[in-house]
Amino acid sequence: FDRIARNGLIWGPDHWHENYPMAKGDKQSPIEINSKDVQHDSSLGPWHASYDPGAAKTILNNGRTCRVVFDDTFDRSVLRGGPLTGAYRLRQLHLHWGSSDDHGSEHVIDGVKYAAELHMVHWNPKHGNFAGALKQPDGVAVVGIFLKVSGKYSRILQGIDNIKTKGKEAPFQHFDPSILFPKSRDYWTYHGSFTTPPCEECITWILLREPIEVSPDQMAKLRSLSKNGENEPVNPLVDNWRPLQPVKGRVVRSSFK
Ligand SMILES: N/C(=N\S(N)(=O)=O)N1CCCC1
Ligand SMILES: [Zn+2]
Repeated sequence: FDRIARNGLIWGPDHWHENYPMAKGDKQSPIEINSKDVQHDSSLGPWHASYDPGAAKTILNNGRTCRVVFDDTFDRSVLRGGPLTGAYRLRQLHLHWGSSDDHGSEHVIDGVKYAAELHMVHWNPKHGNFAGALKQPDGVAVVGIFLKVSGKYSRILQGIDNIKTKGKEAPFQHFDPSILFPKSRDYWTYHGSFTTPPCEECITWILLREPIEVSPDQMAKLRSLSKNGENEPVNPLVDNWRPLQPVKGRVVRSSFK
């Protein structure tokens, strides 16, 4: 993240707590997952996503990430099962990535940093609306998918070409985000926070063990996005990941042995 004041992100991540006290809480994200400390929980069932491709609306460069938003005015695209109780509505997905393939993910697995990490943000409608869900420990569920770079092509996000600069938005319809899921449904889960201010501790994280593969040109497209608007100098949108946060005694559970 930028060292200068930008879009309300005052200074770097180490300063966020000065304006957003939750950023120094005991349940912050991301964290490193160390397999030796993970506890397999046989009661963790499979998670299920039933997404309606018609719910996809637009793709946007907000200067901090590339985001696809979905219609979440009713239970149209939902995630259920796994560690969750009830159906959580898909609201948006976005990514975090690095300036080179050897880093970029927010969560780190046994010391491994992936080139990027995709987040699918869902919220619990029992709390009325998204703003209300942010105030609840079971308010939000984020599925995290790691991206590794390989020759193999996977269409992660067509349409990135139309949102080169901050503020650019383009239609993004008839898109079923479940095409992004890897084969295996294995996951880790723990309780944490948003990785951007105000860093509310309302998230049940569901991190998929198997990364998906993207091609070098897909990564180049992501790295060609600019943090700045179209009439400003190009400022490459890269390294929009938050550094690791203390685990503070939390236990990460796995659905697999
Ligand atoms: N930080 C966030 N998601 S994340 N990186 O924690 O999944 N968000 C901020 C507003 C909505 C999503
Ligand atoms: Zn994110």
